[in-house]
Amino acid sequence: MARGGRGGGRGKGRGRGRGRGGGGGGGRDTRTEPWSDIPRKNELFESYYRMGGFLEAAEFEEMWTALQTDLPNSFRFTGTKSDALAVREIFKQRYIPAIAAKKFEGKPVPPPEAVNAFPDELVWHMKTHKKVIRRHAPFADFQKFLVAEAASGNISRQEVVSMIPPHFLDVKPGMVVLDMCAAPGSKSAQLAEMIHGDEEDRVRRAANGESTGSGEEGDYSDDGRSTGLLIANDTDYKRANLLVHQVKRLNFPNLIVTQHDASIFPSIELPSSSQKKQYLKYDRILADVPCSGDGTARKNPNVWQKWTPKDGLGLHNLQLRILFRGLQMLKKGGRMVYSTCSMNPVENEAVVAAAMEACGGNSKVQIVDCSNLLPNLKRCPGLNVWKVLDTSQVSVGGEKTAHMFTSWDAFEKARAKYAIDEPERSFSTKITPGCFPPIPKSPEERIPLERCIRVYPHLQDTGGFFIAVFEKLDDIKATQVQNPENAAKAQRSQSSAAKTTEVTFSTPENVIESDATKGEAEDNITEENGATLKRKLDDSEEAEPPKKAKIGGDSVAEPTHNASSEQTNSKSATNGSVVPTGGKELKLKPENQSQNKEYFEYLPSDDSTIASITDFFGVSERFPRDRFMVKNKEGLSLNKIYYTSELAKHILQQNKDRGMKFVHCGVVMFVAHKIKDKDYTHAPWRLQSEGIRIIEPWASKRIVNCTSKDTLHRLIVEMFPKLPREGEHGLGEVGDQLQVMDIGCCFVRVEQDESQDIPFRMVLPLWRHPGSANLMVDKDDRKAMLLRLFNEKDTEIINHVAEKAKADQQKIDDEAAAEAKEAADVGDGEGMKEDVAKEEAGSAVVDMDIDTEA
Ligand SMILES: C[S@@+](CC[C@H](N)C(=O)[O-])C[C@H]1O[C@@H](n2cnc3c(N)ncnc32)[C@H](O)[C@@H]1O
Repeated sequence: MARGGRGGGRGKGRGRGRGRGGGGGGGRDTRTEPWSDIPRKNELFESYYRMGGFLEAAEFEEMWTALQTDLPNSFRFTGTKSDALAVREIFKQRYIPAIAAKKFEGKPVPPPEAVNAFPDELVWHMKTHKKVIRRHAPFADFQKFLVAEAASGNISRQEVVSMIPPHFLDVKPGMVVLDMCAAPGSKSAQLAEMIHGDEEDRVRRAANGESTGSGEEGDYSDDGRSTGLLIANDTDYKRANLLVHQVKRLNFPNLIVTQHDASIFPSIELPSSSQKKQYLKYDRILADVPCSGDGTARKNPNVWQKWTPKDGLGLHNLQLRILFRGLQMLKKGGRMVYSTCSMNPVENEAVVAAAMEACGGNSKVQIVDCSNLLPNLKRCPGLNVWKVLDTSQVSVGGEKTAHMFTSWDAFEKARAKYAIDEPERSFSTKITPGCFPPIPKSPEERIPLERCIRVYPHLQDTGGFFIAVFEKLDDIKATQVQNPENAAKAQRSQSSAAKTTEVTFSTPENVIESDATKGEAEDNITEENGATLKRKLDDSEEAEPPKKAKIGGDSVAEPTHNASSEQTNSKSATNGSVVPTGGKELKLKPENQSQNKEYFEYLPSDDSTIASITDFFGVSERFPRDRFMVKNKEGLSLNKIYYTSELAKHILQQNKDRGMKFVHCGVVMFVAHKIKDKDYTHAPWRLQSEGIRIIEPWASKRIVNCTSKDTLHRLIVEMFPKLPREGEHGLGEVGDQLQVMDIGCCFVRVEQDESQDIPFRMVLPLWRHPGSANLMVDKDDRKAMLLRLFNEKDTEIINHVAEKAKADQQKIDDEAAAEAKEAADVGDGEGMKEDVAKEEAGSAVVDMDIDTEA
């Protein structure tokens, strides 16, 4: 991933998303009080997890205690493995011993520790509170390093549990991957790294005429480049923008960002030589769905302040539809991961079971046993038995009563009873049969929910998380799709034998009424055994045929559980977007591309501008010329030229007017410079840090090798150091090479060199000016490089042009002031002189802008 030349302008994605985009307890943190003042207490929340039978009593106490403590800070080293390991080494050697030697308030501070659930010590967490790290001098260096490396994209500050799902997806370079709910993009970044693999080494080998390796390690058949693709999607406009901002930093040409409702994600058309339309199917899909987020209670006070069972109940149906749509779009043999940061089975195992039923069961889709993956990850098995909690109220503002149901039957009975006894009492309309444990017809049909993965906070000091991994065994045809209600109806005979219970307790006092079903409870205690528990349905209910929606090429049967009349025309509101689930035909509305946020116009392979640029840099004929595009209508203005992978190009072109909302694709590779001076006309294009590593292996001209760390230091510290055509200069071997080079942009190559402590290879863009040279790297990135490579944190960056411009400006001001004074003394010419001074000052500023490219 580290394509930006290691510190060479990877963009400034400093924003961070919060919450789970679900609108539940784990939604955006909008608190005004300090977090420490917020009581970590919520009786309903606690009662549900305490009474729900999720954990043995002693373990529950451990879990609950952990949930009430602050979450350790965590981060991971990002980029290609070799680069990530190199930055990790700097961190380990420089900062760990320094921190281990420090004390805070007289006590030793535990240094950051590698999280051993993940391989290669690439994930770390630190239990010391952020406040201590930020405010106390001994940690300042470490903090500076974290901030600089996060800004450069070498470190991602991500929650430990959030890093798990991509590891279970088992992505290989060359795979086509969809991240259905991707914003703010931390998992997309992991997926992109996996698709990318060790592409850069392979491309260099390919460019040198060596073998690129075998297909077993992934598909690098595009001359060493990974043929894979990541589509990162989010329905929410603002979050999709945040996602674009984050993924732009990856400089990954095999990436498209879309903005669609994942539950009706459109089928993407592929170019086809036959009459029959071809649609994209995915090797891997991640559905990290919007959820109540109650597993984030350690960092999110909203959970303590606002948790209600309705959060999870309200999201179940949307989660189910997203998972089901994902399973439909998955290739046969493909793998899908469903994850939430909620511990609530209604959002987890219930969704998994309902989606599998809707697909046709174990013969179509199987839950993968992942015990051999991330073997050091401490985990608990998924649940086969759970209870559903709801609160009811008799009148608005009246006291709420909480009810815990073990089966759909118990819920139906209670509802029927209350309808007579207390007609004003209403229950959530979101409770459906699918919220309850499934009813297997036979042992073969039992869904092995224990293969799902529950990560609780106390296991390895993290947040709470849920993961289920699926493999698709067979195509899911719309006609084969079973409506879960049909499936459950078939269990009617078994259901009469099932014992059920409803437990209610008033809130907030949390008084438990053991006999809430008014006379029936004692006999009706369910055997809490996964295999024998039955989900029961109302006998009188007519099964509805599966609802069909046409999305592009796929006929989609919707897995809805419309058990109650209120739900038959359900609309799921998520983040303000309303998702229709009715039986209408849903087609992509053909739209003109102008309605997209971005234009993507590919240049013809014989485009004269591309020909002149590739000629200038001596780019091999093997580097594809037909993947360059511009992002403006009709490709009229050639200002920035982007590069994309071949598959990304095919998709953008084929779906141009099909109403797809593509909001980002492409890595900027060349930018036109605006200097009008005749000296520059032969070299009117700048290489960009973002795309430089993609093209550099194929270039044979304009290459400068920087072999000394001292020269590199000077190039980083000084902007526009003087470089006369002849004679003395202070730029070492780089200066020697540049003295004989024409004006224009070039590649500076710095190879990894252990003897000089250069930990990784770098490629940086440099502009050769008539009398100077300048790395096209901005000040922040220069500072990050100084810290990373030279452990220098306070070195000032000298900008010779800005200093000269400042001095010139001062001179102009002084002269203008003197003239003005003189004019005032003689009493005329004031306005004219002011204009002259402004004009001159203006020209100085223009010069500075031109030169200060980075
Ligand atoms: C848990 S967050 C995803 C976090 C993300 N995977 C990451 O690792 O950075 C859930 C996301 O789902 C998005 N979302 C909510 N409803 C959606 C829908 N119907 N389709 C697609 N995305 C949706 C939200 O905007 C939110 O960004």
